[in-house]
Amino acid sequence: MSLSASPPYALQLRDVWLRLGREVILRGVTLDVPVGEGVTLLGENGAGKTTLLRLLASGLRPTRGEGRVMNFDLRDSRAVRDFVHLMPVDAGLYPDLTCTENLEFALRMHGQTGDVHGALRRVGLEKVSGRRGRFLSAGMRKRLALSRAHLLRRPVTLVDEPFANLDDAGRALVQELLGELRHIGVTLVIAAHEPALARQIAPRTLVLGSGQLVEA
Ligand SMILES: Nc1ncnc2c1ncn2[C@@H]1O[C@H](COP(=O)(O)OP(=O)(O)OP(=O)(O)O)[C@@H](O)[C@H]1O
Repeated sequence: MSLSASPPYALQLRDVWLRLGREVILRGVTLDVPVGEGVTLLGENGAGKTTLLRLLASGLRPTRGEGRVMNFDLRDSRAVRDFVHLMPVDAGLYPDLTCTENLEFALRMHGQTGDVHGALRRVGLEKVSGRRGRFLSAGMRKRLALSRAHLLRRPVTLVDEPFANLDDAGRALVQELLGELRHIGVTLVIAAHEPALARQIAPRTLVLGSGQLVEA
C-alpha cells in the first residue's frame, strides 16, 4: 500500500509497528485522516493511545512501516513539529513558569502572537495568571494546557485525555475550545475514555486494541 497525496491527508500511517523495550505496542497500524477531520481514539488502559499520539507528533519513531504528517515524513521531526501540537495527559507545562509565561513561551516557540490575558480569562485562570505551573491544581493545569492548544491553533492538534481532572464546566470548555479548532479546519485527534463527550467534537471513532487500530 502506498501513501497517497489525494484527498489531502493530515495524517497517514502504513503498516506501522512500534516496539518500546520488550513490548510491541503497535502491530501494523494503517491510518488515513483527511485534513480537518476529527478523530476520537478509544482503547483500554495501556492499549497504546498515548504511544500512538507521541508517534504522530514525531516524538517516537516507528520500528517498522512509514507515515506522513501534512505530507512530511514522520521521521522529519523538525517539519512535523511545525505543524503539530500535542497536549499531553499531564498537561506538559513548565513548572517554574507562571500561567502567563507558559502561554507566552509557547507562542514564542512557534513565532506566534496571541491574546494571552484573554486566553486565560476564557478558561477561568485570570486570577491565577501569576501562579507557577507547579502550584496549580490538576484541573487548572488541564485548563492551561487547553488554553495553550487553543491559542497555538496548530493545523494538527493531538489531545491526550482532555476531560480528565475537569469539573463539568471544564469539560464543557474542552468541547467549546476544541470545537472551535475543528471549526477553523484544525485536524483533531482526541484520545479519551469519555466517548460520548469526545465524539461530539470528533465524530470518527477509532479503537486501539491488541496493537491494532479499527474503525468503531
Ligand atoms: N517508555 C516506555 N517503555 C516501555 N513501555 C512503555 C513505555 N511507555 C509506555 N509503555 C507501555 O506501552 C503500553 C501502552 O501505553 P500507553 O500509555 O500508550 O497506553 P494508553 O492507551 O495511553 O493507556 P491509558 O488509557 O492508561 O492512558 C503500556 O503497556 C505501557 O506500559
